[in-house]
Amino acid sequence: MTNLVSQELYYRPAYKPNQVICGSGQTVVVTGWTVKESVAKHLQPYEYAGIGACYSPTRGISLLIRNLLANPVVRYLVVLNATKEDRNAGACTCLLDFFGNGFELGITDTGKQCWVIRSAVVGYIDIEIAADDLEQLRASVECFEAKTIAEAASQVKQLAKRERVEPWGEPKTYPLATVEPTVLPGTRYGHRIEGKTIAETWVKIVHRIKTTGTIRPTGYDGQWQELIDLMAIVTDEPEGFYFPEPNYLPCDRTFISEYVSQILDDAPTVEGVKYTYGQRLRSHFGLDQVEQAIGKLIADIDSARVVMSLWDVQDGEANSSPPCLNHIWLRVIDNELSLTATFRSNDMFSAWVANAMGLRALQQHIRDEICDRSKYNLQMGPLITISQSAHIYDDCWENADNLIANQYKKAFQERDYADPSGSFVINIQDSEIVVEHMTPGTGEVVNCYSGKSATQLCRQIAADCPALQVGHAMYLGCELQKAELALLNQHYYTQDRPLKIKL
Ligand SMILES: O=c1ccn([C@H]2C[C@H](O)[C@@H](COP(=O)(O)O)O2)c(=O)[nH]1
Repeated sequence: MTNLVSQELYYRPAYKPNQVICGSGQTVVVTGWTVKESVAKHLQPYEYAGIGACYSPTRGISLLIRNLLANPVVRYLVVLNATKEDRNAGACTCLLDFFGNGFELGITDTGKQCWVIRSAVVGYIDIEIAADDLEQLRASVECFEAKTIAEAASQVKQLAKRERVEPWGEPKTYPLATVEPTVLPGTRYGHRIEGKTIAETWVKIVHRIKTTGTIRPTGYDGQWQELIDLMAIVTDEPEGFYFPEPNYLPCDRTFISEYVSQILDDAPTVEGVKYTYGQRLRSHFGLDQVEQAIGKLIADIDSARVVMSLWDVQDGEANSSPPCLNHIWLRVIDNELSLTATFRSNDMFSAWVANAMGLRALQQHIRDEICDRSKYNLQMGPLITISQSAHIYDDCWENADNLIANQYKKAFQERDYADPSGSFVINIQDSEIVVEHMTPGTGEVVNCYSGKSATQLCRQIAADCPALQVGHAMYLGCELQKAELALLNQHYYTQDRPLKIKL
């Protein structure tokens, strides 16, 4: 049958064509969060037009609708709304609501005009698409919901038996607004970002990637802005999580309570559902790695061997869907339990906050279990994530810019002025600038510099203390220059005070 069908009848996605399995039928299958291949394997290409995922109601539905409008040959839509992830994301429900309830004029999070789907789930369609065309699409495409892979496959087979109908109109495409960010120069490999809470750290991460990340093609028909090896250190996330008011994070408490169980708890393997991190940790390798880690630390609290692995060497093989979170390492230092997690690939705008909260819940669980079962009364140490490809997808650039405009200044000011590299006291003594370097806590003097030239002193201090915080180093440069001017012109110099002219 397939050989008889001319290539012209094949579904041609105008957007993200490599993310869709194409056939020559009249039904598009939207698989939500279920792996599309697990549906495709039950079907023949003449039975469907296209099979593809839809993860997000604000980012995915609009592209899908553009593709449907470009392919009026499609007369049926089967929406597989099967998994917990689908319930959490709401994209399938929202898509069904577009066909069932329609849409109205509204605005996006970034304040742009758009069509908002009439649904309990927030979902957007680009304003560039004409409302009449959307109405015609709703009237011309029949929509079905399936709850299992088998149900979806059998529905598609039923529809394929129907007589082929004419396309409902002419193919239409619409302009797609794109934004090309300006990229500032910056280090390519290895970045350190620290914040007190996950929320604060996230704003700083988004700012760093958006300003200095390299623009590269993604594996998903688009672009992303990327930094390599970004280490984020969250020092003081409170138990139960900090959610800002109003909440500018890409997830809320309800989502996180569901998500935490995907990291903490084992889950049975289900066809079409990607691994869960809980399953990799608790059972995939034939033992419970979380229990093993707790046991190891109780037996040797100073151990540097407490590793949990999520990467399976089989993940390197084709056709698998390899986990993004690969490695977790625990360490107790000064009675504090720190957790370091390594991701091979991390969507820093949409996924990192949930990833970080899930890991923080795991860290809390391990701390609590150690305290319950042993003599150790550990404190929560920092949560550290190392994201090897730390990226922001192009369809989030505008939201990212908005976040930076609204939140970055505040997040930046939240830094405390106690540089762990120490502090410096500057005086003028015997016609020389004298700089004492002191420890941050008790103020013990650890080094002393003297000279007449601010530039020389700056060079020496920079060479000796390369980890000084940027703001601190700039402050020191200004103070030293003031001291040099005072020395030259015989003015009075007092650190942190304006120069006083000698009359
Ligand atoms: O816990 C997760 C799971 C997925 N991703 C993101 C990273 C990538 O953007 C994408 C996975 O794509 P692949 O690298 O698997 O193709 O999802 C995360 O950030 N965190």
